[in-house]
Amino acid sequence: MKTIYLTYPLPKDFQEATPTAIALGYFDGVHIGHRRVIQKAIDTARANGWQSTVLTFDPHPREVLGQSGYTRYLTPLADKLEQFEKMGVEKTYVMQFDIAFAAVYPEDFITDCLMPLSCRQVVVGFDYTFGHRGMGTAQTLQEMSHGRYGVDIIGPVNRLGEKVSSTIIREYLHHGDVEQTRHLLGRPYKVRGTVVHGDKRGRTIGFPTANVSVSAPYLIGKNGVYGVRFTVDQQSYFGVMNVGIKPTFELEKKEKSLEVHLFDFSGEIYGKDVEVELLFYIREEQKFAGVDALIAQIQKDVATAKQRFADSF
Ligand SMILES: Cc1cc2nc3c(=O)[nH]c(=O)nc-3n(C[C@H](O)[C@H](O)[C@H](O)COP(=O)(O)O)c2cc1C
Ligand SMILES: Nc1ncnc2c1ncn2[C@@H]1O[C@H](COP(=O)(O)OP(=O)(O)O)[C@@H](O)[C@H]1O
Repeated sequence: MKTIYLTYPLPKDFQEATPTAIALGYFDGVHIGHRRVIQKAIDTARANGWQSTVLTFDPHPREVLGQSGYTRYLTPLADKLEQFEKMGVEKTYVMQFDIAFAAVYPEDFITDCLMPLSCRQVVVGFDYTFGHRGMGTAQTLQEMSHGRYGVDIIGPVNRLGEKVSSTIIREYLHHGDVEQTRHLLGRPYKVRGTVVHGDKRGRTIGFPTANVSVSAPYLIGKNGVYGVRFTVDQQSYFGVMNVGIKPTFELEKKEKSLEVHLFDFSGEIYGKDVEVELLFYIREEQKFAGVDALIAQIQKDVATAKQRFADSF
């Protein structure tokens, strides 16, 4: 997949040579609702001999406009691009979202962006809005097309009677419900990072842990212990991950850490790039009276996790 970074306005002579079907959206999470929109663009492009493309934005409009809620992402840009590529999207345009772009009127967006991208079909979700104060809607795209492109509007994708949305997935993560998250994403929630040195306490208590420093601002949900799949050097292992501040040790730094104890593994992985998929939540992080109580609990966590892996993974 090709990725093209754009800023608004596009260069005067910018004109995409091949006609495109464009899935338009922010798409944080690339969840099952987003996938419908993107798949429609892929199918339309294939049927017509056009290029399948996504037009997305970075960073999130809320982050730029100073509204609360978006400094952390389900799929930071690199992960979003990975998901598009896996789906078979041929080209992604990443429009830099800044104050100037936020002020663009819908008709200007159409003339100055969609037209230079040779848009023949644009696909959006039914409640999509764009342009100055979100004035542009799916209907606006239709009204302003004047026969230049078609518009596909994808209806709501629901699960358990609720519209699938990035917001709802974020709430599930805040509650540690990575299993619901998995259903709504269509894949386990995954974070990427690098293994860094910790305090070397892990091995002394019999549970060495790979400390993962995340590579991008992921939304890490509820503190506590998770069952995870961990991938390093193309090899996957099951394990247990603690997310939190390790209250038992009353550390000066109250930073959230992610540490994974891997099953059936002994090796040196400092500095390696890794992926962690969050598969289920086991319990909340606790402050124990001493190290022995912590060790006893971790032994139970390991047993619980191994049972769950044996049952369903
Ligand atoms: C499965 C698991 C569960 C854990 N649960 C807790 C906990 O509830 N409370 C806590 O203070 N630390 C908990 N820890 C963190 C340990 O305190 C931590 O692994 C140890 O301090 C090693 O730190 P280090 O990697 O920086 O050396 C847990 C660790 C693991 C692997
Ligand atoms: N089963 C295992 N799970 C996690 N890390 C392991 C395991 N076996 C060996 N290691 C290695 O040991 C390191 C963790 O040891 P630990 O004493 O917890 O040190 P640190 O505090 O630096 O994480 C890991 O980063 C990894 O290189």
